[in-house]
Amino acid sequence: MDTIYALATARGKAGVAVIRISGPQAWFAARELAGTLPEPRIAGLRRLRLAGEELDEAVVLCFENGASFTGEEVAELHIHGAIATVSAVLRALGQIDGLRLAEPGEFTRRALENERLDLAQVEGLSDLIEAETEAQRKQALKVLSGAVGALVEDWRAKLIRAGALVEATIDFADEEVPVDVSPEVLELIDAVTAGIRDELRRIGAAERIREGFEVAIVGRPNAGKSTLLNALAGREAAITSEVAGTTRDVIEVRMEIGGQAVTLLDTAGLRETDDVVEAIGVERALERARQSDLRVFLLDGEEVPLIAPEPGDLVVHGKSDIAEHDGLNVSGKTGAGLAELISAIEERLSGLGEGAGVMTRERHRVAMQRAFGALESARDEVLRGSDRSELAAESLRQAAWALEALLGRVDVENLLDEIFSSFCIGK
Ligand SMILES: Nc1nc2c(ncn2[C@@H]2O[C@H](COP(=O)(O)OP(=O)(O)OP(=O)(O)O)[C@@H](O)[C@H]2O)c(=O)[nH]1
Ligand SMILES: [K+]
Ligand SMILES: [Mg+2]
Repeated sequence: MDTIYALATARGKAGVAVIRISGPQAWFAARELAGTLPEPRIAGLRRLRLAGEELDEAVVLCFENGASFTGEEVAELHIHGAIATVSAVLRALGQIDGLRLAEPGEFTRRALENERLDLAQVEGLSDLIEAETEAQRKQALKVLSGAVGALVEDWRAKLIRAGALVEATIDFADEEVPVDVSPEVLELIDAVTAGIRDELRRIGAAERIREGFEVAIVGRPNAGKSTLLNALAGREAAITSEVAGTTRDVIEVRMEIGGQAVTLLDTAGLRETDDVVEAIGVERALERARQSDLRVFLLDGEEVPLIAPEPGDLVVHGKSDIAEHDGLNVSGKTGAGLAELISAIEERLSGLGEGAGVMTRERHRVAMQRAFGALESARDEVLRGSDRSELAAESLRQAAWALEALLGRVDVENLLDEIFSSFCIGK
């Protein structure tokens, strides 16, 4: 096993930069530079030198084999975060025999191989590094701390118990089975099936938290949609004018509302039109509005939108500086009512995000669907009687296998490259 090293903190000037070394030679390499090492897990101040050349003054931190992030022997050099200092120390490490620069995600990959993290936790770590909003941070931390593993372990234990009960009846197939195990087996299968069904239902909300919610502003031409988008975004993202039909393309602005990642969409004013280009814009507006998680209908006076708001959509009266109506009133021009609008959006989104469980991505959905299908077969076989026990046992094994794959315990190789492609060097 190679000993690998890399800068673990971001590139560029900083107060402190951390270089991580992991593998059988990690302490040896750190000792080459630092002379002596502090006790494991105790920080020690050391001068780093190589071949008589002074490199930096650093805090050195060592972790024992089996008690580190990667599961291997690890040393961390906390050095001054100058670009030249980082380069000098990395260069010095490269001169030590048996050391090489880590590949992207390689530290985490070793943590997975050494079972310090399961595959879902690796995904959680990747999400945590990417997290930009409070909701994303909390969700990623929950996954990183092993919430998926805990849930799956519970399901797996039930399936193993069910499998053992079914297997016990196989030998009795031709005779009278002493006790009928099927009620308990069915109960176990149903408990897991219900748990999976529930998580499948909640995965959409978790995906929205990860990827962000789409909120579309829709309404008639000149209602003031683009002016409102600019006011919410705090910049002139969209062109506004007194000409009806100004906006044609869908304009996207990424922002955070109430701790949630949101893509706010400005769309073409909805009306019947003979203008070919505007008509394409109206088509796009309708399409994106349909796909959005939330629609904000901006009304101007007594106008009626081309499509009707649905339950859950927000209806807002614009240009409140000219006239006010019953309900929520805003003015993109003066900023009046914007805070209320943001709270209303926030409330809707927190409602949509509330249902999130611990499964967060398509890979989890696929694995759960596979397990779900196998459990349905197992249930059928159990109901058909004890002479079908072998088939029931096989289906239960398949369900358990699908759940193990979710944690990366089996069938993992083909997934790793894709998952680690989002990691960079030093992670
Ligand atoms: N008084 C007042 N005028 C506004 C307000 N918001 C927009 N306007 C004016 O209304 C006109 C249309 O504004 P836009 O923001 O371009 O309207 P839009 O809905 O994006 O229009 P289209 O893209 O053509 O569908 C412009 O002249 C704006 O200055 C507002 O809150 N108060
Ligand atoms: K306009
Ligand atoms: Mg517009």
